[in-house]
Amino acid sequence: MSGKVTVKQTIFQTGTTQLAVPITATTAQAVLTAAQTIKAAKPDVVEWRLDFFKPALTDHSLTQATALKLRKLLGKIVLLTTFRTTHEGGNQPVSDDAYFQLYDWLIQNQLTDMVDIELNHDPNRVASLIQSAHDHHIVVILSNHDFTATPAEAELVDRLTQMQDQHADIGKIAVMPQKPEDVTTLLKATRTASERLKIPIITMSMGELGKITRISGRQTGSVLSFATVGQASAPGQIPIEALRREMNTTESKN
Ligand SMILES: O=C1C[C@@](O)(C(=O)O)C[C@@H](O)[C@@H]1O
Repeated sequence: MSGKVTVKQTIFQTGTTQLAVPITATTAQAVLTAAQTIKAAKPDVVEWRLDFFKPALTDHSLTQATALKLRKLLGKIVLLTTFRTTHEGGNQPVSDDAYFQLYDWLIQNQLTDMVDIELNHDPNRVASLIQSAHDHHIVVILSNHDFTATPAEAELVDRLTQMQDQHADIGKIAVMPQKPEDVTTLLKATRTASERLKIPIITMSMGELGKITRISGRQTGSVLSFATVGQASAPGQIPIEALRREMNTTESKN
């Protein structure tokens, strides 16, 4: 049975699903405007998708000023910061060196509560980034995305296990279904991994076909679901109000 991770007042634990809303704005002003609107919808987590933010790799002082304003504005809402690489569905290219430098800088300056780091990088560099995040009391999600296919159940469980072995606080996997059976595969892997691992996990099957996996986390073992207020950051995300309705419906019928 997986453990529990607490960030501010938000608890990530199997059997509960918290809600995250991404910010996909490209400029500082638009990030803060989006954050105001998102805050009103009261998500548990706001994910700042830095790969959408144009100055992320070139203007550290603007990124820092925006992060500080964002944290202040969000108050008790957890800030998760993510730079998604283009291999895994991201929005601007980044070299491996720039990727690690950016995360290192974010962590050293304590500009976030949580970071999303991709599993598929040099394991030694990932390990030292995780160590540094932990030294700075920042919670680490290790993640993996496949925008074209859904690997077999054993492979999905194996990747989540690798995340635990690498000392992630939470493991996350997002995959694309090509047929309904792929959605079942993801759900089964979620169940198996959430029972077997010590860390909480986040899973989703993307696109229209996978929408059910964004609603069923409480029952199947995924601790966070990404919803929209405005623009989506991945296919299949559901508007937060609709997602809340669906999750409550599912819960009250059980
Ligand atoms: O990893 C994830 C999950 C996600 O890809 C989704 O499918 O909801 C959305 C991303 O913003 C986030 O970083």
